[in-house]
Amino acid sequence: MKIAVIGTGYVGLVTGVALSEIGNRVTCIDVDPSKVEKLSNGIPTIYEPGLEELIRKNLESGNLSFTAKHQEGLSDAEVVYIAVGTPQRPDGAANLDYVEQAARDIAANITRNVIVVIKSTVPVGTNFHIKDLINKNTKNGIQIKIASNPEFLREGSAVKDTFHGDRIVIGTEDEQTADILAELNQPFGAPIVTTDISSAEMIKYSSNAFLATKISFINEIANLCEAMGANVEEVAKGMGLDHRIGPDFLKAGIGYGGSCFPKDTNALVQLAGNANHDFNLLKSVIEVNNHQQVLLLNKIESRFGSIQGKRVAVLGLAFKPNTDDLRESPAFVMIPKLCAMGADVIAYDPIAVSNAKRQLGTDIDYTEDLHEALNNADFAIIITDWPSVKNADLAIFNTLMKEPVVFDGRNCYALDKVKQATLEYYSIGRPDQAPELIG
Ligand SMILES: NC(=O)C1=CN([C@@H]2O[C@H](COP(=O)(O)OP(=O)(O)OC[C@H]3O[C@@H](n4cnc5c(N)ncnc54)[C@H](O)[C@@H]3O)[C@@H](O)[C@H]2O)C=CC1
Ligand SMILES: O=C(O)[C@H]1O[C@H](OP(=O)(O)OP(=O)(O)OC[C@H]2O[C@@H](n3ccc(=O)[nH]c3=O)[C@H](O)[C@@H]2O)[C@H](O)[C@@H](O)[C@@H]1O
Repeated sequence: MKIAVIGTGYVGLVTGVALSEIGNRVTCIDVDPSKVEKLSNGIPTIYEPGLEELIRKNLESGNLSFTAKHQEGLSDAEVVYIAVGTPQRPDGAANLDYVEQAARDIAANITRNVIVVIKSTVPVGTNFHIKDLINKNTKNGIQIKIASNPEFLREGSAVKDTFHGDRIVIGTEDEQTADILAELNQPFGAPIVTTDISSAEMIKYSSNAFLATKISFINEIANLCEAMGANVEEVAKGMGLDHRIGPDFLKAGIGYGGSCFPKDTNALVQLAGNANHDFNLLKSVIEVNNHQQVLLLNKIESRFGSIQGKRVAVLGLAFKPNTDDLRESPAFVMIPKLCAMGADVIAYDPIAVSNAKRQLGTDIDYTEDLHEALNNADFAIIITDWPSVKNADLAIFNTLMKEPVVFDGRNCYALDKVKQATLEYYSIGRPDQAPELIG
């Protein structure tokens, strides 16, 4: 099929590349000409394992192209995907400005009755609104069909998730559109759930809200474990073996970040409020997460009192490993607070440093070298469980730092290893290895 994808961010780029890989002719459109130029030359604009090879392969075969001109991609498309951002407004609601602009771009440039598929995460009712917006603005009486096809990929494993997903959700108003999209998606091999449009929109928010709930739940249990002398890792293992609970998303830590859980949980609370429903459970999930992100600061304050002038190695800037995405990363909550407390911060990340410099400025030091970060530091804080940090020889904390004091927001190390390495170690929901406990 001839497909146009509007937006080449994490979702649009991976979607467009994957649709070209399964044999469609795909034009990816982005308003940012610098992204288009890079992508047209086979250079990925995001860090995503496996993506570069697929971009290059499909550019070469002619199945994939990139453009900054909407008309080029839209004039002969049969199916058009909208995959632009839906960031959070100050009141928590989803900002639909980009989706509405994409709708106007579609209306101005299509030349036939296309199917418009909304992949962006949008509040219930948005698909109908966008359909009306397009149909009111098309030329020559063209009328589109609309479909909701929410995306469930995770950053850092986006390609794998696309080709080995758990399900594909397709919400439509009619069977014929559902059949066309089911056939288009069939090569991805995942079970296809066809449903009405509002339910499809709701499945996306409910899935993210549920996963965020699991994380906040285990973080609350972790905090209880600390108070009661239990170990949250053992508790999560024991819980997760029950197939009704499952082992995933039970990793306690510094709280969830990223471009979606924070904004989508807030958007669902707003959406519920609009329907006069007070979503208390989800409000608590958000509150627990906000608290979790600064929990380590309390531990740091009780250990040191003042940290004025202390050299702090912040290990990890990305909101999770294998991505250079910094959106809503706990690092961005912690670093300004550490600076306000007078600490001298050096931040380590293997791939996100240049992105971080643009956002955090140059008041702190940055490095892509773990050893340089630890060198002469008074204490270290682990924010992201990068393999380089997780698999590090624990001796480096002793050999490089002034004192081997580590606050671990990701529970990276087994407690017996920590003991062997004689670290002063504070983690989440586990019996801390304070000095008196160290052999
Ligand atoms: N990032 C993720 O892992 C996931 C994101 N989502 C959802 O997918 C949507 C997109 O998210 P991301 O890919 O992260 O966004 P992003 O912000 O990385 O990318 C959006 C892209 O759209 C482009 N754009 C904006 N308006 C445009 C227009 N009118 N025409 C052409 N290009 C335009 C921007 O220049 C940008 O490159 C959001 O609704 C998000 O909630 C869903 C699942 C996973
Ligand atoms: O809508 C979206 O954007 C996407 O949001 C998440 O994907 P993503 O944000 O890429 O990353 P996750 O792997 O889900 O992690 C999110 C955050 O939760 C944290 N997390 C995750 C799992 C866990 O057990 N504990 C935990 O603290 C991670 O460190 C990270 O900060 C969902 O997993 C995807 O299904 C969804 O498509």
